[in-house]
Amino acid sequence: MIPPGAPILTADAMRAAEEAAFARGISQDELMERAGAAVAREAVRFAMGRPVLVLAGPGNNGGDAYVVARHLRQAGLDVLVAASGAPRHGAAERMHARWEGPTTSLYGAPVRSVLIDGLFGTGVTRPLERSIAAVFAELVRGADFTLAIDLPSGMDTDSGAELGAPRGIDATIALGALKPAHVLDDGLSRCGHVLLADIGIPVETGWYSVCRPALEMPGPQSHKYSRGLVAIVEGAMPGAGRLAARAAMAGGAGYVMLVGQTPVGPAPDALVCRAIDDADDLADFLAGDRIDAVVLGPGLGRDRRAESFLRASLAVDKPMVLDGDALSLLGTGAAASLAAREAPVWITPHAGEFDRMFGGAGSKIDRTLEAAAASGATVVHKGGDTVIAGPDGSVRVLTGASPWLSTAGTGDVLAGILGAQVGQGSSGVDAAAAAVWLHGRAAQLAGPAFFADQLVAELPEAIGECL
Ligand SMILES: NC(=O)C1=CN([C@@H]2O[C@H](COP(=O)(O)OP(=O)(O)OC[C@H]3O[C@@H](n4cnc5c(N)ncnc54)[C@H](O)[C@@H]3O)[C@@H](O)[C@H]2O)[C@@H](O)CC1
Ligand SMILES: Nc1ncnc2c1ncn2[C@@H]1O[C@H](COP(=O)(O)OP(=O)(O)O)[C@@H](O)[C@H]1O
Ligand SMILES: [K+]
Repeated sequence: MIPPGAPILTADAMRAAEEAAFARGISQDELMERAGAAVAREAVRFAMGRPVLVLAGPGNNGGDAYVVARHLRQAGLDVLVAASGAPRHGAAERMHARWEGPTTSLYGAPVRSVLIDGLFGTGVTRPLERSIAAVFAELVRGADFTLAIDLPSGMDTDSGAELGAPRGIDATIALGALKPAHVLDDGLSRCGHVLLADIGIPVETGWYSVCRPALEMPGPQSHKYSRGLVAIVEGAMPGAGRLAARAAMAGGAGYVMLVGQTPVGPAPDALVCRAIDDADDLADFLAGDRIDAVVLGPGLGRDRRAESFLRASLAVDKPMVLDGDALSLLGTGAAASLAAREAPVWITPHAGEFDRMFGGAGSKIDRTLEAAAASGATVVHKGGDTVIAGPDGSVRVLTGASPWLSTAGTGDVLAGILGAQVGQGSSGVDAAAAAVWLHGRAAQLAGPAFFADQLVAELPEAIGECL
């Protein structure tokens, strides 16, 4: 669980925000006092009178740790600081000087019930020394409760890559803003519960964690065409297209049409099916005035017919959601094909599809942003963490979705929900974030061991929570 709707800053962006705060007259000491006080407020609650060991490193994270230690001691707790080297400059040095309680070396520090980790934060530039990582892991293992200041010590701020941080930390208090490490799978798996403390640093960013969307009720003037007509193009695996269509219907679209070969098997009676077998006919149909959004790819297949349907659809100037087989067909040419389009496009690749289309190096956020910039599409890069990026540099991240979503067909459902959002006029990363939230909430409501059809059944309740 990460705080929803919260800003996300890289280490560099956080430093820049801190500089901006200094320029406004806030001192470094003041920021560190606020950070330490915010962490101490939570730590007092968690400690419940038990003895506390505070780990303090040589940088500003250590500076925060000395402030926390001071507050906890003032609150009457038995506090011992274990230092990995005293801070030598600036505010951290001054906070160290103000610590009047007992201090010991990190090496040989005793296990205590409550552990506060202030060894390193966003300043980590290389893997922790093995000896530090080993002692730290041992102290975490022995503690009943561990709270990390800003970040668990030993992870890359911008990717969450592990640089020595152990598992077993119970909670992390992000200072000022979330960092990518708090929201990407690799980092979050070592953070425990993530809390966010506002320390009064003004934050300007286009990167946020996904939050519950505000959706609109239909009004007295609404009719089926005003609430979005979504065309779902089906193909070789008709079940996938039907699943996307049902998700678009339950996702609030006014009218959903399933287009393609004569649909076989059970479909809701309210689903309008249109048999089209020729690519030119498909293009004419999709270009029709009433169609607000097109979803193409779930179960499309990868044969020549699928290829011709994809090419014909891409030439149509309509908002479009591309998923599954459409993405495989685009392959390495995806960026060029999509950049040539005028109308907005959303693509919803899982990791395998994404790597085939874009490859790239760096954090999941960086790679997704690069793909969005190269293709002009809003990219919904799925997985345990879903990163959404727009060509304007906006980012939304959802982490902590139910792992039960890792079952066939749930991606088709997401494509349908997104089609409904787009058909109703939602745009850019907001449309994608709304769809990803509804999908994740439906999975929570479905509980364990659901299958994709059951996700569709939970959508009305998830939508009800957003009205
Ligand atoms: N940026 C902000 O807005 C604020 C930051 N604060 C704190 O400042 C922290 C960042 O402080 P710093 O930039 O001083 O960085 P850190 O305290 O995270 O660590 C920096 C020190 O660790 C050394 N170091 C880096 N990697 C190492 C490794 N693998 N092994 C051993 N030593 C290593 C560096 O050479 C440096 O001496 C934040 O995480 C947060 O806790 C707070 O004081 C409040 C405001
Ligand atoms: N371990 C997981 N934890 C949370 N969400 C997951 C996990 N695995 C997959 N998902 C989500 O489930 C959906 C799966 O989509 P996809 O891989 O396209 O499946 P399919 O093509 O079978 O429908 C995506 O929304 C993805 O984010
Ligand atoms: K830390």
